[in-house]
Amino acid sequence: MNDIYVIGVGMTPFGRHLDLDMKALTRQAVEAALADAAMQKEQLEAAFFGNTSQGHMEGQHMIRGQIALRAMGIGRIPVVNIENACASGSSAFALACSHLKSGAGDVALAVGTEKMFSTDKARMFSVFDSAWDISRAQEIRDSLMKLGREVSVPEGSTSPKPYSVFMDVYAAFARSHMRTFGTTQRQLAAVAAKNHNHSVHNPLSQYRVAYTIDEILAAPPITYPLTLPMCSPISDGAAAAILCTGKALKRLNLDASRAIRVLASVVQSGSDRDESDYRSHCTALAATKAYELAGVGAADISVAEVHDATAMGEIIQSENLGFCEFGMGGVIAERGETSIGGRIPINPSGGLESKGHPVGATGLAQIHELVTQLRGEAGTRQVESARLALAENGGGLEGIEEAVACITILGR
Ligand SMILES: CC(=O)CC(=O)SCCNC(=O)CCNC(=O)[C@H](O)C(C)(C)COP(=O)(O)OP(=O)(O)OC[C@H]1O[C@@H](n2cnc3c(N)ncnc32)[C@H](O)[C@@H]1OP(=O)(O)O
Repeated sequence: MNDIYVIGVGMTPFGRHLDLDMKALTRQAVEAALADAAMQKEQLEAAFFGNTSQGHMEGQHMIRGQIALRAMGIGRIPVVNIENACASGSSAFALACSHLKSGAGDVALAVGTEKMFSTDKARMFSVFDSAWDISRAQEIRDSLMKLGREVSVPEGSTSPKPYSVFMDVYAAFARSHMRTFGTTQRQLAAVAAKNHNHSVHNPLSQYRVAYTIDEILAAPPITYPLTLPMCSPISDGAAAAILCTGKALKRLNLDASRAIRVLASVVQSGSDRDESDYRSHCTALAATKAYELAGVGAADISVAEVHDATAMGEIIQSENLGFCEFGMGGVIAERGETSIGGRIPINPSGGLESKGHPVGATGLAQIHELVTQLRGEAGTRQVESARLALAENGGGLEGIEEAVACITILGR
């Protein structure tokens, strides 16, 4: 992987963009990435487009990438559409890397765009219902609910309003973790407070409101033990990255001092496993592979963007990534080790919980943040001396773990 670079990144602010369609959001992110790379759109040689829900929300089932890119004058290049649930953006990034590695071209665009917000909430939340094998829905639900057994759910700790089915999934993961390792609701709140406090410094974040741990605990309940600011919101947005080979860096006279090297890009599916076999979690296996490819270990990582679809997601994944022992994910957040300035800063962007989660764009927004950090251009949220960065982005659900695990390691 040593000869692949990210030369430009761009993203829209994440949030509710009822006034902007897919084409407009895509254009904003791609134009920002082109400007960042000091490149022209005519220099793009291939594009990989991540999106999940437009078929459901806008009736545009097919060729979404070609339609969005052609509207901004990008055509006559290979364009491939990628749907890999909430990991679609990182999957687009991985395919752009493979394309360049194969020698098929020297410059590739990875872009993810998603429009999710709707005033029709039931329809909006139903988008998530097919992010697992619907023919096994009952079986999967049953095995998930068993995970949360033996933890009593306090009265009034579930919202009467509709919400995404994934919040029940993460609540079951959380209750299982509480039962097995003694993780507390306060530790979940520490993760969420940390991420919301980071987002105050990110102008592209959907929410930029600081919270104390007690304020997170006192927020409206969604499904025990999750309260509202522990959950990722519904978001619209787009994010893009331009990748190139070392050869193109020289040929196109691009600014090598701002190029960030891709050390590993891994995509892996999950499989059935025993609940207590943590080491076989698909993210843990994908991380091992990525560390091997990059020739580094967890202790070498300076900063990470981790898939906190809820605060519980960050706890599980920080353990799978080897940033702490299994069971210690909540403890390290409570100790401040995952805050900016801590031992292993996680989600300096604000994470999905605060920056937002327009699912097809999320993985590329993680890359946007890490490239900004590695260049030393993150302003008041800069992680000091950031040299190696890791992004973890998960998608869908099969059995008791994600259907897709994507790990990217970048270096300066
Ligand atoms: C493997 C994987 O992990 C794959 C995945 O990624 S799965 C995750 C996919 N994404 C999801 O499932 C989405 C989850 N989110 C939800 O279900 C809902 O957004 C929610 C339950 C968190 C909130 O829904 P809701 O109760 O209808 O809240 P909503 O009406 O949007 O907002 C209420 C208020 O809270 C605010 N708010 C919403 N989310 C917020 C957040 N994360 N942080 C701070 N404030 C938030 C809103 O701005 C709003 O404020 P105002 O009243 O001042 O306008």
